[in-house]
Amino acid sequence: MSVISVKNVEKNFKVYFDKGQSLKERLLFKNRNHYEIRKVLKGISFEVDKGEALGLIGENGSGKSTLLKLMTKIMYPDKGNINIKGRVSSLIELGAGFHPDMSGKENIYTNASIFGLTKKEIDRRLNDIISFSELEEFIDNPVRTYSSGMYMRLAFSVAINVDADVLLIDEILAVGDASFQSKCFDKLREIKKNGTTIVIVSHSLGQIEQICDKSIWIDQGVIREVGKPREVHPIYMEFMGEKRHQVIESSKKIESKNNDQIIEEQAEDTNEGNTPLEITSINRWGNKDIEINEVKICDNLGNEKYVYRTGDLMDIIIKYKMNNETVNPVIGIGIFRNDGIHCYGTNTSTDSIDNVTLKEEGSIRFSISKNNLLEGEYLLDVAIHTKEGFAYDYLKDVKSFRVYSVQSDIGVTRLDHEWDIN
Ligand SMILES: Nc1ncnc2c1ncn2[C@@H]1O[C@H](COP(=O)(O)OP(=O)(O)OP(=O)(O)O)[C@@H](O)[C@H]1O
Repeated sequence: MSVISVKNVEKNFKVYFDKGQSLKERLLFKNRNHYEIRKVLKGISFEVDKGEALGLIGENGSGKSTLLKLMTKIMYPDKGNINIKGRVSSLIELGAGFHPDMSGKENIYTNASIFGLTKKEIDRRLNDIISFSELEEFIDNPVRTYSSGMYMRLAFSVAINVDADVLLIDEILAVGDASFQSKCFDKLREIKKNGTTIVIVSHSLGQIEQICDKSIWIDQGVIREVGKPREVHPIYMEFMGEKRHQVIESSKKIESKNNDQIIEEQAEDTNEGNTPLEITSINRWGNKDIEINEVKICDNLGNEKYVYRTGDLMDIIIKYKMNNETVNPVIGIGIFRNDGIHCYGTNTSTDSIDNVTLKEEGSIRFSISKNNLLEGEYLLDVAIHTKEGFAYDYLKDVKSFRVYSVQSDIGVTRLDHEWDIN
């Protein structure tokens, strides 16, 4: 039975332009349109059943909080309908609904009455609310003296004690300390079991996976994916990862363009205009008898990718050029997690591949049939060197990649294992 029904909801905001600070700007822009209409939600529809928990995910500004505010009726949609059956309780903005000069206890009364409880009902629950918040010592102090964590404890304790049929939570749980957070999650599981329907907005996919049956990914005001959290989150992570990768790559391009410009300027300064200067980087060394031209990390279809799942195939492709004849070069790779942990390293010599002969130009494929790394951000080193370790070309942190896991085991790598329980 659906308790929440959201149908074709659209929401627009007027965004006002600043006409400028100075008198000149104000005069110049006096005829400028004062605002534009920003479409924030562009036809959102979904249903949530009784006792179900839904997670709303999406990047900053995608419209999640707006949707939650429409559900609490703090604001109204421009088009579409939202129907919620029963009493709604919410934790939307930290401290919203609290009066700063009133004590914690007085605020419990005003806040709980907003959610529809009578004075008698609040009297009966007061001790439970205070004891859950663990704020006994401070409950008679004005809430303006509370820390953000204390605000959250009080707000959460009220919100879960008003016998709501629907509980709406916006990112608020992030404020509490770890032990209170885990207490909140236990409580959420309990009230969900008792039939409360929950909607949570969070950037912590782990938090959503702990409690939600369903996730909705909102992207620029539209629903991109709906489904089980562990099915939707990898797709979302992949999208976000690729997006982040593109940002990193384009900022690298700008940086290298700037470097080229500096080098050109230096060359002009030293009258060495026709001598191509070498870009030396602290991340690269070697005599370049063999030179690495390109490094790619590709998926099973040969597409260069940034995000992988634990267990996926990963191919590292190294393109090289021989500048001077060399004998028996050794090719190596190293994988580091972004906190510096050296996760894996090997080379052709360690793998007993002797007598490597390279052509004038060619490519080398290092194929990882099953990447067992666990969730995290990783950096790749690639090198070609002599057996004694003298580098022809060593590229440190040449590529980064991200791994996500749909299981929740922890550590650096998944060890192949079996359980045998009698
Ligand atoms: N009252 C408002 N007036 C004008 N624009 C608004 C208003 N409230 C939100 N917006 C805009 O609507 C868009 C969606 O905001 P919203 O807070 O819903 O996003 P969100 O997905 O919750 O983001 P975040 O993850 O950063 O909290 C943003 O571009 C925001 O600037």
